Amino acid sequence: MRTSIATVCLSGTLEEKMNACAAAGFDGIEIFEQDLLVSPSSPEEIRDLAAGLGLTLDLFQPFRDFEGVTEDLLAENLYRAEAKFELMNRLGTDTMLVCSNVATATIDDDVLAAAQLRRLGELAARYGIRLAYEALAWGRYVNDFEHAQRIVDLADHPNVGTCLDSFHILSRRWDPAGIEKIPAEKIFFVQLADAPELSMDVLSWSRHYRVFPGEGAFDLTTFMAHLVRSGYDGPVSLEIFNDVFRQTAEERTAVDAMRSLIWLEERTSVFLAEQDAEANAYPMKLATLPAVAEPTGFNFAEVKAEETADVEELLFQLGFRCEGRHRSKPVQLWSAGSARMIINQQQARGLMPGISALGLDVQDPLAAASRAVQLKALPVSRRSQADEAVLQAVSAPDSTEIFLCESTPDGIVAWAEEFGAPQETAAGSGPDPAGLITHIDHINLSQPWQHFDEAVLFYESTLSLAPRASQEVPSPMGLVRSQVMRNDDGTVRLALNIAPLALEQGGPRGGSDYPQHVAFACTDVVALARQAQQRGLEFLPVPPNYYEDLRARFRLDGNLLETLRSLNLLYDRDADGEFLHFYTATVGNVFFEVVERRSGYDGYGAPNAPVRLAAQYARSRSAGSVRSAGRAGRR
Ligand SMILES: O=C(O)c1ccc(O)c(O)c1
Ligand SMILES: [Mg+2]
Repeated sequence: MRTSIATVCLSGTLEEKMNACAAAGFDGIEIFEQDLLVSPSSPEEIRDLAAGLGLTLDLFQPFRDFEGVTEDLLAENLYRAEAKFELMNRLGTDTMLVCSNVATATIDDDVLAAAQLRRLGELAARYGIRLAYEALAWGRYVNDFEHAQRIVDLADHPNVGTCLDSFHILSRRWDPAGIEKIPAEKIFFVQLADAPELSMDVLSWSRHYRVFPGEGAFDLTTFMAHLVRSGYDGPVSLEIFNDVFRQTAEERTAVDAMRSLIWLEERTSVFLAEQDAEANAYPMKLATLPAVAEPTGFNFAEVKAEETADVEELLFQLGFRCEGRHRSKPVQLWSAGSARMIINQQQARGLMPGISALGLDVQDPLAAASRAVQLKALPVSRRSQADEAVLQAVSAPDSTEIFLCESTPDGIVAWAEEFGAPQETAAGSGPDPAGLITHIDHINLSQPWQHFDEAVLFYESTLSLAPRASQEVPSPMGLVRSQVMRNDDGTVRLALNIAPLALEQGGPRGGSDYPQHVAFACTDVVALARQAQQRGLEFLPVPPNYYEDLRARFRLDGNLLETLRSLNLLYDRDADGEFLHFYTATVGNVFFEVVERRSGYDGYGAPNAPVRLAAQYARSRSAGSVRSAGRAGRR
């Protein structure tokens, strides 16, 4: 599959955009006219730059409001077009996108529109240029790709063909199956865009909210399958108008874009192999990736910090014990049940405690890492001694390191042998007296708002975690969007939260400075909370108003309510079961949660999230802002 991307997707100058597209591995680009117009480079220089970067210039666009007009206006439009054809000859681009008329069309007549396009085709032919006619979803008379195709058929000129854009087709809910009926040689160009489900006028939706395939709600796999079956074998190009991508670093956006296409290509290939007997016979050849099963559990989570005493103390109070220090590095292993926590002081100068890595159990670490790297994840290199386990790891978009570990059904992990014997630490080393904690239930990672879609795509495409319906949680610092990514049986659950900006309010900075947490599952949260209380754990305080509301909502009996209140426990219930949980105070940028799931409760206590966020906010303000502490700590 030939990959391409429109320059309008990215921030920066035309030259910067082209460099980013080449670095991300695209075969070609669509030149958006505006980008050339404002560039100091001549068309010849852009042509040479593209050649030097190994990029083909697949399309020049857009040419607007051409057809369905009066004779006078047609003459104007042909004049305008000819100037662009000359420009395209200088650029060395042979395909021009012609959008269906949205503004100046006055005549609703397919025969006339076709005749006018034919005249444009005759003119284009003299310059060796092909016209790809695209039905914009908001075109005045032509807004349906099959309608555009009828006009192309009527125009009946070898230089007049069609441009298919998944946004215009799927946003209007036109059936993409019709693509299979278009002769392949008449499909001159294909653009792909995804979009979230929003109800708004289609033009605003298109100009501001398009996202890369896999980041929205459109079924692009089926769309692609129809395209492949049509026999089309030209460029498959991303055309994403998105307010955020236009202002974020272009190299990074280009990688996100490439990842989305590689993943779509794979899914299409798998889909066609399942559906069609002769899937390999289509002209378009689709690459695949190493298939990997979804991860089967958390192997560990890691907190990195210069000063680790606070984290050690929290873990001790929760019943973890220190299993020892690494034999060659300033790293400790703490465990409770099969929950393993690494405390890492390597390269941690000036760092507040924060989640820096997590390990996932996978069937085949090498295959999983290879898949992730083919999806443009950056491999992580950690120095290790010759006799130490070589761990596969990649960096997630928020720079959390994701380790791909050999599954350990027996609970024995090879790398743990590199740690010495259990020993006394500053906090002590008492074992969890009742063995209440069983495993890591979920990990909550905050994401910079501008990279949220990228993160969701990353975890889904590289690790086969599936997104659940997202939620919005009100907090004093803003509305926090929360997106759970998980495996099927719930043994791996990542909650991605958008970190509010919060600068104006003196809260923590967005991104990785925003508190993140690890939640541990336990068999008896009340007993564990009592033990932790005796060991001096600082709980996140829960306001009395919350318990008033609990009583009203759930008719909880007085004893239970009193127990919850005295231990700062939170409670939720759904059709399946009950959920009891508590949070520790935050140290640096990390805190812990302990949860007890009773009889099949599968959520995360969503109604309690605003209570937690408000309590953390209040605490960070009264304890002197986390922000200033964070700043000082980072220097
Ligand atoms: O929003 C637009 O005007 C516009 C322009 C060119 C395209 O290819 C497109 O899909 C939309
Ligand atoms: Mg388009």
